[in-house]
Amino acid sequence: MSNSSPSFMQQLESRVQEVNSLLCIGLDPHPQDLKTFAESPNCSRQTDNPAEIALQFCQNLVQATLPYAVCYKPNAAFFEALGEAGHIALKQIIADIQNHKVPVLLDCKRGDIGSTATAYAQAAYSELGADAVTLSPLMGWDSVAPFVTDAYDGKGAFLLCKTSNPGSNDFLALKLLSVAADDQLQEETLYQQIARLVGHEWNSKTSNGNNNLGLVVGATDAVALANARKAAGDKVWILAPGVGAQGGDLVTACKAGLNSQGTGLLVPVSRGISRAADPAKAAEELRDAMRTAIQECAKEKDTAATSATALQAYQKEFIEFALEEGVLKFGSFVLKSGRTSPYFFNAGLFCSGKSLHQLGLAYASAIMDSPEITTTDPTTNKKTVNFDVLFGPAYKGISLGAVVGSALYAKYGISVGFAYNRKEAKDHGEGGVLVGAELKSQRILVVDDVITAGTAIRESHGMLSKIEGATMMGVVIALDRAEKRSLDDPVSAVQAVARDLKLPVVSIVNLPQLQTFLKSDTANYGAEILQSVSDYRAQYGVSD
Ligand SMILES: O=c1ccn([C@@H]2O[C@H](COP(=O)(O)O)[C@@H](O)[C@H]2O)c(=O)[nH]1
Repeated sequence: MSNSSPSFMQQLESRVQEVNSLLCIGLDPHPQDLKTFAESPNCSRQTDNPAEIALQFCQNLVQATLPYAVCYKPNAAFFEALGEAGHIALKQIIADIQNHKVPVLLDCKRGDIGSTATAYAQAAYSELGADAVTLSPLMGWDSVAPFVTDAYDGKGAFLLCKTSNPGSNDFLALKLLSVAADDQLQEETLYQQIARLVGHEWNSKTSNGNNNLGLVVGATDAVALANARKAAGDKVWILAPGVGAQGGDLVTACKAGLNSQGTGLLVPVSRGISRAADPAKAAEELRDAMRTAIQECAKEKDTAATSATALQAYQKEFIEFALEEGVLKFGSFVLKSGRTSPYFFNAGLFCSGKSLHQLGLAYASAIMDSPEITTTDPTTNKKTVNFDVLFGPAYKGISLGAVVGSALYAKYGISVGFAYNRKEAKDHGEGGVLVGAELKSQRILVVDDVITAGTAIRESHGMLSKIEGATMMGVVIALDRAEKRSLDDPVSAVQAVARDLKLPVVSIVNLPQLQTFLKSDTANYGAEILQSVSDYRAQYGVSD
């Protein structure tokens, strides 16, 4: 493929726009289907040759489903089983489909050492003319690379991640230990590791760093689909087989596997269409169900976004008193990152009895408002907190932990322990670096003001994980700036901590809520401040 030709993934994107569908039609000429087809009036060829019948079976399906298909997925097995004539039929159907300017994904699930993989790639791309293939990644990068090198610039490869069959749990769902960013051991399934590796490492090694790798995750396991999407990120295309004959639910699969833009998912259906009384109608219905699922996802996202930016009374009060105390300022501030920010937050200026009291109450409200760190009894509606001890990392966290603990008791009657660390170990008395409540076998919530690089929180996590039976339950902070760490790294410091430590990070307010506050009171704060905060968020803010 020349540099100017669109890659397979780009062709998918254009075709999704063109037909407003996510449907991939599987072309699987099962022997029993060929027998029925040969005897039906739909088969016009007078032949006993199963390969010729298979070709016409597929051609008829293509003809009937073209307006709904993003791409076609012939499975090599059914053609290979028909010998040399099957090979010719497969090559023919691939060319026929491409004549309609629709891409072809050959389902051949190859996986071998590099030199053999090179021959497989040649067979799939040069000999058969496929635009993309399915592969097993279990022999590693060198078994995948020959399919996505510059020699095959733009060809796509979908790697088996969590397949649709029940046996996929035998290996792909096994839990493995790996080392996370904070050097802690983390547990992850094999399929999540495949998804993460493809999304965050392998894709950038494909021809022109073009994102030429996708994943195969069965529509039969919505949890795995959602986990794989989360691990791989938004850019990776997921092929989700299993709708129809294998029992996967289309709408559930779409909701679990779509990316945040409502795309990135390809749903292949083979028998569910080929065995339908009217394949064209079946394809149209599937396409329509996908459109509905996409719309529902967008609506759910909007509702979530609206409630995420809506302001609770305690949040509005918090912003107001932070402004009164000079903790929050609007203007032009050059941050450590070099960015010029239209606002600045300095929690060190909460330095009066009154403001510390109010600050404690705001943290306590944020904690009680968070379903991630509280539990509500469904019968009494009474809330309890999911931690026993507040831990404030030195230095700022020490005073914060104290005022939050006191406010939780004063406002909600909830008394939890309080502990903190010293930066310098004491060499007299009880010694050590930890002070305050017992942490052994306790559930701990870490309190801090903001997360900039996340170092203090990661250090706390490291420290607490060495204490027998101690479990860190989450983090609560005052302000989440919700901005990308860098333009190449589209997650915020808070999202990175939550992702790496697999913990909820709750904030009293975040950047989108600050924007909501300004929108609600332009009379007081002026349209200019709102504009500069909105521009800053548009440039540096994280998407979610
Ligand atoms: O995990 C996987 C990977 C591939 N397949 C293939 O997809 C089709 C599914 O056919 P249906 O008739 O729609 O069930 C078939 O070619 C499989 O080999 C899969 O099902 N699951």
